[in-house]
Amino acid sequence: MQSLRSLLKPKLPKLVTPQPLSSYVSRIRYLMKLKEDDEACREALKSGSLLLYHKLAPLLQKKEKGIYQLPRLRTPDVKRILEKLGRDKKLISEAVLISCPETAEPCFCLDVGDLQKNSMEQLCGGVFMDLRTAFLMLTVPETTLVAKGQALLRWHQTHGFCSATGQPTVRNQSGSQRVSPNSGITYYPQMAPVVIVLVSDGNRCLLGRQRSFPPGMYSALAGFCDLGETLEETLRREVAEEVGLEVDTLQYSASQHWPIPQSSFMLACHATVNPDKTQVVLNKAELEDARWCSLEEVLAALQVKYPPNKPGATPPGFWVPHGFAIAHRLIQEWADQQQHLEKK
Ligand SMILES: NC(=O)C1=CN([C@@H]2O[C@H](COP(=O)(O)OP(=O)(O)OC[C@H]3O[C@@H](n4cnc5c(N)ncnc54)[C@H](OP(=O)(O)O)[C@@H]3O)[C@@H](O)[C@H]2O)C=CC1
Ligand SMILES: [Mg+2]
Repeated sequence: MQSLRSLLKPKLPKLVTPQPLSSYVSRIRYLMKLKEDDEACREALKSGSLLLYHKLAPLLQKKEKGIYQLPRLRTPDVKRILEKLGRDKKLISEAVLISCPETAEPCFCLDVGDLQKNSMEQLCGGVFMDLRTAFLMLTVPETTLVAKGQALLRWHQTHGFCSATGQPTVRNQSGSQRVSPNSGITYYPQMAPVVIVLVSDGNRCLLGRQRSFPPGMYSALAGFCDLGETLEETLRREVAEEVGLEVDTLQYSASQHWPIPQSSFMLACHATVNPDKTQVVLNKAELEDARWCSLEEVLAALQVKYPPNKPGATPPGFWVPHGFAIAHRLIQEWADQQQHLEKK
């Protein structure tokens, strides 16, 4: 039974001291604010850093022989460059917010495709490079940033009109959305979901090659998700469509945004097929070839330097996509697992 004293004494709620937000949460909340608040975003742009692109080719700076970096020019520096070229500084306001990297100020991207490429390169002390070439020069965090910047710029360049009314759409300051004033439809940057899968029969893995791949390159199988499909359904359908096999089990591995040729959201999985039912029936419209590869062959392929040998030359055997592609990760994971099993 409760004492009279405890009944008379009102129970006060325990005071909870608010914990300071972690640096990650603070950064994410700040990014949210910049996306939603045009004025805050305009203010952030004044002192933020900019990745420059010329017709979607990112600007890279040479650090030393063969080593490049992604230069983050400050907004005032870019304004000065634009002034030198006699261009209106208002172009800066077309910059699109990419992210808030851990240690730095907000990072924006801007396409200066209307300006003379050579003059821009001279004034910025860098070169505009094709994105795939840039991927080979940069660190993984840099490739993620430069890919996102290009994807955002491409999306804005191709979504200037409302698909319902045909009227121009208007972007917010951060570039996180475009609105059609007439229809009221809001458009957001899009990615098409794609499943990429490395099929194994327990001892070997299946690699395929599309006609459009560079000579000698083989990769995991991939395919766009159809509307209404689950990841599992897409995976089973694509394997059946492309190589005529039925998947037994599947396991999710990782995901990646892939900007080429349009933004895809790559969902990477491992899958197994019955080792007694491995005969490939190739869909020639989709794949030029598919081959079952042993661990030794895969280890050799992973060693081939990218791009192999000289342009136009095909390396002996075959090779697999570079480490920046999620296909490489799947193939490496499979090889590691097989080596681990062999050691047991
Ligand atoms: N990061 C990585 O490691 C890898 C990334 N990828 C990427 O994955 C994507 C898909 O791979 P892929 O094997 O080509 O795909 P699919 O096997 O689905 O075949 C491609 C075909 O799908 C059609 N298509 C194009 N865009 C779409 C879309 N948004 N939705 C539905 N169908 C579409 C086109 O056919 P049609 O022209 O007849 O309409 C195209 O030729 C590619 O963009 C590729 O770059 C692929 C492998 C590795
Ligand atoms: Mg495919």
